[in-house]
Amino acid sequence: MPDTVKLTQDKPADANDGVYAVHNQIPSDIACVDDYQIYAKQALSHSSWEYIDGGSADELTLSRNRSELNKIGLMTKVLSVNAQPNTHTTVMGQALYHPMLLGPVAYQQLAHPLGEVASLKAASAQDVGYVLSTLSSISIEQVADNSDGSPLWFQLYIQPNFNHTLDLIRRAEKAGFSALVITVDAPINGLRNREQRASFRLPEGIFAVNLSEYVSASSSVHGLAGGSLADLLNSAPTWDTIAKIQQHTYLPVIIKGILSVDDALIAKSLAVDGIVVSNHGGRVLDGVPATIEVLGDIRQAVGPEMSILFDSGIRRGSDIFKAIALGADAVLIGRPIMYALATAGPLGVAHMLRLLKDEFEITMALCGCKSISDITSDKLYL
Ligand SMILES: Cc1cc2nc3c(=O)[nH]c(=O)nc-3n(C[C@H](O)[C@H](O)[C@H](O)COP(=O)(O)O)c2cc1C
Ligand SMILES: CCCCCCC(=O)C(=O)O
Repeated sequence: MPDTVKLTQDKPADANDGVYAVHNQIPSDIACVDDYQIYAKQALSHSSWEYIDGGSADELTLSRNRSELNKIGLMTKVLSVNAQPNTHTTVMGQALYHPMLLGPVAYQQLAHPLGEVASLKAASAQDVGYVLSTLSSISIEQVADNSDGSPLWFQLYIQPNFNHTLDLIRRAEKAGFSALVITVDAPINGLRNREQRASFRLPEGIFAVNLSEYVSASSSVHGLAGGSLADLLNSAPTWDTIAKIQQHTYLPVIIKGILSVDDALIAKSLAVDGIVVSNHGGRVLDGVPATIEVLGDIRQAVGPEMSILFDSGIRRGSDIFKAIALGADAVLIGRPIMYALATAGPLGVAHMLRLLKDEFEITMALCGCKSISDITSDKLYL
């Protein structure tokens, strides 16, 4: 960890806005990602907690993401691995030391004053790739300045004005990002009842800085252009918008938020470089299936060549193993970034990633997998 980063900042006695990590070191009773969730609830303000931790409506999909992963068993293979498993892989030609990246998560200064710079530095320290949200609280350029060569991708929320979308893409290209992850599953916000009950508003000073030239970024909860449902839907992107973007960038394009075979096949027909099988962590349309339920069919439909990333519900190294066994090339981590940032800043994120890496390697070894290509569905107990 470069020493230019102060690892954590103490929470002032009178602070209750949840923007300071409370621990200067990793609490000794944190042994897994879920333990970070418990600490984060104490560290964050109630409304930030509800925004970060919550899902949409009755949270059926949020809990289904976990319960369906938990239903999948593993099968041991004994006496077959006697060296540390090799976790190296490539996605769209980009080398990953581990089949995981930190996913795009907005407004990370809600959890720590160093926000996205803190999580990026932690990811780099653990040789883990990073996806920056359009709605980051620190700018594209400033985050990129802190990159040290691990894969750095930009998540794009398509803007109502296409010139603004193009400007974001140019900025990401110029700053050195190496892929564009276009999120398509949230043209409008989900019914976030927990946020509503807690009257969640972005605190003063935290806003979608990348959009401030285009809209009054602090004027709405999410920094996207405000407006009625009709206004938002009238400017919602379509597959034609994706095709148009492909003509305007040299970056590989990944579509985030695919749940059905039909949509995966449309993405394939457009020759996009990859998809993320995602339900946005159960934060948009409640009632859709868990991502692990649809992953296998999507892989079978698109064939072995297309890059598939996976997210929603990853909390254990064994979850990463299950996703790969069912067809993912790598996974994205969502809420755990914020849980770990809120608990212990960049140190917490680095530790959280270390826990996942260790769990993943242990799972590989005990299931008889020496390398990523050994992780196949016959290693699962279904
Ligand atoms: C607080 C928060 C903010 C998020 N912001 C974005 C975002 O800006 N762009 C995006 O594509 N996904 C966003 N997501 C969704 C994540 O990228 C990811 O799909 C989801 O969190 C995965 O589920 P998990 O939290 O169970 O790991 C956000 C998720 C959370 C929890
Ligand atoms: C209209 C969609 C707003 C999404 C805001 C950020 C995000 O993706 C999330 O909170 O989830």
